[in-house]
Amino acid sequence: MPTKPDTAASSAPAADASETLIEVADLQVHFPLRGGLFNRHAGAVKAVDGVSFRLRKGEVLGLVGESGSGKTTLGRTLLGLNKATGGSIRYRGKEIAGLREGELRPLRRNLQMVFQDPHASLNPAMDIATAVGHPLQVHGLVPDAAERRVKVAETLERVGLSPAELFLDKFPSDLSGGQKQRAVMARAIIAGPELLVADEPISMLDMSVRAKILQLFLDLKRDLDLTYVYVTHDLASAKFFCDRIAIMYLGRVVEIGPTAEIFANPRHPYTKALLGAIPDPEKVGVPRNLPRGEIPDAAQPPLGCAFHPRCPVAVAGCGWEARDLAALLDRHWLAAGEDARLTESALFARPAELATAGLRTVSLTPGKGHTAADIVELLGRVREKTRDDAFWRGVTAVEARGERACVDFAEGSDPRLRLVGGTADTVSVACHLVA
Ligand SMILES: Nc1ncnc2c1ncn2[C@@H]1O[C@H](COP(=O)(O)OP(=O)(O)OP(=O)(O)O)[C@@H](O)[C@H]1O
Repeated sequence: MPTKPDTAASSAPAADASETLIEVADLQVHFPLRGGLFNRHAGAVKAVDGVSFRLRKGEVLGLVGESGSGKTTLGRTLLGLNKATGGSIRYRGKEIAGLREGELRPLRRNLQMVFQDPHASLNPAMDIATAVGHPLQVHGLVPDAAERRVKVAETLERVGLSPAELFLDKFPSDLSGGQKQRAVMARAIIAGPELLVADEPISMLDMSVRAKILQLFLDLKRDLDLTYVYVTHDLASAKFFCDRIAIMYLGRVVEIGPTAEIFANPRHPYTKALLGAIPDPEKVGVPRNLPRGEIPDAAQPPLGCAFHPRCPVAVAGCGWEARDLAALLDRHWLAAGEDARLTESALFARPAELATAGLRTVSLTPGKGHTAADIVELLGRVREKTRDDAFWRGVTAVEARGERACVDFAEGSDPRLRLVGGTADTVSVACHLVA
């Protein structure tokens, strides 16, 4: 992906620091998990969990993170396509988080979405003139069909579907992927919106057209005074496209700041890991270097900092808990082999004791024929072999207490997003290690 062109850079000052378009405060979007017959509310997936930021008019804000970090849910919630379960979204000062569908409808003209899949975004049975003109019709902006066709033709020209006469009566199946996404963009801008949320708008397109579509977004922004939220897992395109970037992890923003500053001086360990994992175009096939493990279950997020189980530099106060011991033992057995797993796991009578979320002391029942001292001895050996693992920084005691073996963890806390750095490069980071 090329670096950001001058046209975009010159439009950056239009992002008037004093003019706020959207202000999000402590936003939460939790999806209830359906339990069984007798347990109807089995918790919730915390897709967005306490997000706050300000979107300035004229800027491009990137929401970046791995799959499941809550980017799409956040983008959709800004437009009322998902309901907020808590917190606030102010659009030009007006609260829109709790609005009903009927109250939201007039706002939809101003707040539009471009989805990832242009094929799915267009009704295959609707010609391009009707599809692109649809917002003008539903908002009653241009009731006359002939006038609407003229306006659609102008808009198609603007998005590069030119000459428009060639496209007006075509159907989506007649268009290439890039042309379809241009038609989707025409539909998104035709009613004169202020904000576009673009959710991975190029990820399903051929490599050859991706840069052109992003350039079109930038041209439209400059010409039509638009503001964008760009949802992506691809930092390379975010670098090209965004004025500011919010790095998301498990429903939280862990770092937010100007794109150049995030790339030049990443502060959060997760941001550093993501930047380190950007594929090098010179080295095709080199594995991505993301931190160990998967993104945890958003229904049962880790204690303290949600990133701590994967964080190479985590410290005592990051929120270590019983589940981290289970993960450590799994890593140990992966290295030690299947025989070691079989004999050593027999020391634990109830493996579920290692799986309980949120426990700062894990109390382990020895398996048949074993004692608490055997478990303590095993953990001592594992510690020797994994002494560099960040996990041990959080352990304050491993000892037998009566019949059981106990592991205590240091008290942890959840780092909140805090401002760091100077005024020009203002960055906020949620990490205990970043002061
Ligand atoms: N409608 C829903 N009902 C239940 N859970 C949902 C729903 N939508 C999203 N989730 C869950 O919320 C979490 C965040 O999902 P979301 O799609 O917002 O993440 P994302 O960062 O956009 O991921 P991706 O890049 O894969 O789209 C995930 O755990 C997901 O499974």
